[in-house]
Amino acid sequence: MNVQSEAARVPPPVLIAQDLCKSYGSRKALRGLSFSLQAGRVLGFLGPNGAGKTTTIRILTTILTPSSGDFSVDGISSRYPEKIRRTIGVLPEGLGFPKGVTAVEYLTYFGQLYGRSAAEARRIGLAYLRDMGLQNRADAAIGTFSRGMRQRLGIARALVNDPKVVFLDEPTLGLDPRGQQELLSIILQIARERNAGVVVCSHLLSEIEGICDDVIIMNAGQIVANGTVAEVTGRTQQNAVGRDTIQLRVRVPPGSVAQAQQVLDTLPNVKRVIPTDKMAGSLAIALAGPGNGTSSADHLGKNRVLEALIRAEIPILGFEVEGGRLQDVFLQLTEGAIE
Ligand SMILES: Nc1ncnc2c1ncn2[C@@H]1O[C@H](COP(=O)(O)OP(=O)(O)OP(=O)(O)O)[C@@H](O)[C@H]1O
Repeated sequence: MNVQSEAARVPPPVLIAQDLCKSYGSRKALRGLSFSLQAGRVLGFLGPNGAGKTTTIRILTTILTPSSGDFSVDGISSRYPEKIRRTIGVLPEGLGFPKGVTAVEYLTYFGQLYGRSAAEARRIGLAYLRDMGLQNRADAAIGTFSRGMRQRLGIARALVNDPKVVFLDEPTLGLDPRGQQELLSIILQIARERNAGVVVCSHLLSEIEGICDDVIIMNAGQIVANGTVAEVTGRTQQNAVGRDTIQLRVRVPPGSVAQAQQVLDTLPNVKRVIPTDKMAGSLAIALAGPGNGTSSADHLGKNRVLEALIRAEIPILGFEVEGGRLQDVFLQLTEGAIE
């Protein structure tokens, strides 16, 4: 397989941002943002308050113009915002709805805005309501909808023009755990079944971690991490503890902490064991290893720790690779963030 035909099989990204900058007066909100997203993938867009997420999303959805830089959606340049608007779908945070209108009337209206006949817009609206699990509420007034139902209706609205890229701002905010779960699987479906690129802004890192393929972490107007979730968490773990160390957290019954320390101290790949909270039975363990978090040597090293504890018949109540979670990476990379 030559390089050219290999490259020909990878379609161009559906969203490309190049060196986007935005200033509000003398305040630089974005300082040169470049990234891309492939169709069918979910991108988590993260950052502390004031990092520049809203500004970026507003630019990409053509509400704001950048001070410099450009972007494209499905090959359409940002020089043509009208055309871009026809290829994107947006669920803004805190979207308001007309209370007296029914769900299907609402979607029919938006379908017509995109040039469909009333009958066609209604047919498609009903299909989207079915996809969102709202088929039984099609003729109910939106005012009677729960927050989770309104969010699903908002997503249906964002899909009426069959967009290539969908932007979802805090889609699960204020939803109960079941509502959150349902919405997350809807987001995955949008990417996988409709082959759209999906950008999700959220502060709930554990849910982002569960559904995102890629992640961007912003801080003070710049991208500080960009890659697949595994790449971002793995790379940062390496930076945190050094190339040759893996950091683990293990929890055992408080009465077994001393014994666990003794057992682990004898293992050749263990550099040090520190009981961090004797009352809770927590131990921090530094392991020697390649430390990229994904090699088989790394995995074996972690297994040895578990194996030694199991052989000594010490109950393992918790086991975690430090720095291996998005939450750890986020905190590490956005340390000292203002606002
Ligand atoms: N209209 C505006 N005028 C002046 N400064 C602004 C304006 N909008 C945003 N900013 C500033 O630009 C920076 C980025 O703001 P932005 O709202 O994009 O951040 P964010 O990451 O979305 O934050 P949050 O998570 O709080 O929504 C902040 O310093 C903010 O104060």
